[in-house]
Amino acid sequence: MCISVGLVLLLLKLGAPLGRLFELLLPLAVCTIVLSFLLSIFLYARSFSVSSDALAPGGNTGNHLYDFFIGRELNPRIQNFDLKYFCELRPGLIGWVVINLGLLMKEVELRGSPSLAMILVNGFQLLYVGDALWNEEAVLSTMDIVHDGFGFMLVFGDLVWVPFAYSLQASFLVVHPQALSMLGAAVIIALNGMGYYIFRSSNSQKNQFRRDPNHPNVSKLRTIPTASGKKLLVSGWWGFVRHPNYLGDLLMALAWSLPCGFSHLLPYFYVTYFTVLLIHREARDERQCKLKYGASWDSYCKQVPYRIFPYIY
Ligand SMILES: NC(=O)C1=CN([C@@H]2O[C@H](COP(=O)(O)OP(=O)(O)OC[C@H]3O[C@@H](n4cnc5c(N)ncnc54)[C@H](OP(=O)(O)O)[C@@H]3O)[C@@H](O)[C@H]2O)C=CC1
Ligand SMILES: CC(C)CCC[C@@H](C)[C@H]1CC=C2C3=C(CC[C@@]21C)[C@@]1(C)CC[C@H](O)C(C)(C)[C@@H]1CC3
Repeated sequence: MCISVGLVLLLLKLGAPLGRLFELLLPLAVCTIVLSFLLSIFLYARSFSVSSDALAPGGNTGNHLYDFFIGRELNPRIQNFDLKYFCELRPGLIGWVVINLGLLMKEVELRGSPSLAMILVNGFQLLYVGDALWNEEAVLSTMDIVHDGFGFMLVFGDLVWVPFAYSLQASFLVVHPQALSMLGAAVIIALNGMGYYIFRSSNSQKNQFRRDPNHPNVSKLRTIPTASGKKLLVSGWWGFVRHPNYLGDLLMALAWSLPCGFSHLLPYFYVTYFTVLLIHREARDERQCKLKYGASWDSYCKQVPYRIFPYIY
C-alpha cells in the first residue's frame, strides 16, 4: 500500500495526467479480463499436478466448466507465494482506489475542482480499502481462503470486478455531476460512519475471539460450546444478528450510492449486487456452519434468529 501511495504521489508531483484513466477504463478492463482468463487457465491446468489434499472440497465435481469457474485447488502457491491470498486484496483494492483518484482528477480537469459527492465517494472507499489492507490478516479467516477454490470466479472477482465495478459511483459522477447539500452530506457521512463502526467492530470482535477467546475484550461474552471444541459467540455483535459484519458493509454500500442522487439506477448497482451476494454468501456459510457445528448451530440460530437485518431477515 505504501509503495502504491508513494508512486501515486510521485505521479501527481510529476503532473502525470491521471484523469486519462477515465478514457482508458474500457481498454484496461479488457486487458484485465484477458489476464484473469490466462491466470485461471494456468491455475486449472496446474491443479491436476497437485495432491488430492490440496484440492478444494466444492471445486472437484468432474465437470470441467464448473470446476474451472469455482476452482479446483484450494490455496495455489508458487514457492511460498500464495496466489489466492495475494489476489484477494492488494491488486483489486489498490486498483479500485487508484481508478477512483483518476476519476476525481478527471472531474477536476472538466470542472476545475472535485465535487463534494466525488470527495465523499473517494473518501469512503479509501477508508474501506485502507481498513482491509491494515487488517489484511483477517482475510485468512474468510470463506474464500478457508473453503473456496481459486478459480475463474474469484480470479475475475478479485482482479476485474472489484476495481472496475466498485468504482462505478465515481465514474457516474464524472459524467453526471451532483449537487449535494451540507445537510445531505452530513447524513450520508453519519450513515457510512455507522456502517463502518458495525463492520469493523463486529469483524474485530470475532477475529479477536477466534485468535484468543481469553482476551479481555471478548472473554466476558456469552458463548455456546460445540463438539469441535470451538465456541460460538452468542452475545455482543454476534448475539445481535448472525452476520452483523454484513449489515455494516451493506450500510456503507448504501452510503456510497447516495451521493450520486436519485436520477439514475447505475450508482445503486453496487448496493443491489452486494445485497444479493451477501444473502447468497450468508446461506452458504449457514450450510457450512450447520455441518461444522450441528446442534450447537441450531441452538445459536434459536437464540439469534435474524441473519443480517434485525427483525427483518
Ligand atoms: N466488499 C465485498 O465485495 C465483500 C465484502 N465481504 C466482507 O468480508 C467480511 C468477511 O465475510 P465472510 O468472509 O463472508 O465471512 P465472515 O467473516 O462472516 O465469517 C464467517 C465465519 O465466521 C465464523 N462465525 C460465524 N458465526 C460465529 C459466531 N457466532 N461466533 C464465532 N464465530 C462465528 C464461522 O467460521 P469458524 O467458526 O470456522 O471460525 C463462519 O464460517 C464481511 O465483513 C463481509 O461484509 C465479503 C464478501 C464480499
Ligand atoms: C464476480 C462474482 C459474481 C462475485 C465475485 C465476488 C468477489 C468480488 C468478492 C468475494 C469476496 C470478496 C472479499 C472482498 C472483496 C470482494 C470479494 C473478492 C474483500 C477483500 C473486501 C474488503 C474487506 O475488508 C474484506 C473482508 C477483506 C473482503 C474479503 C472478501
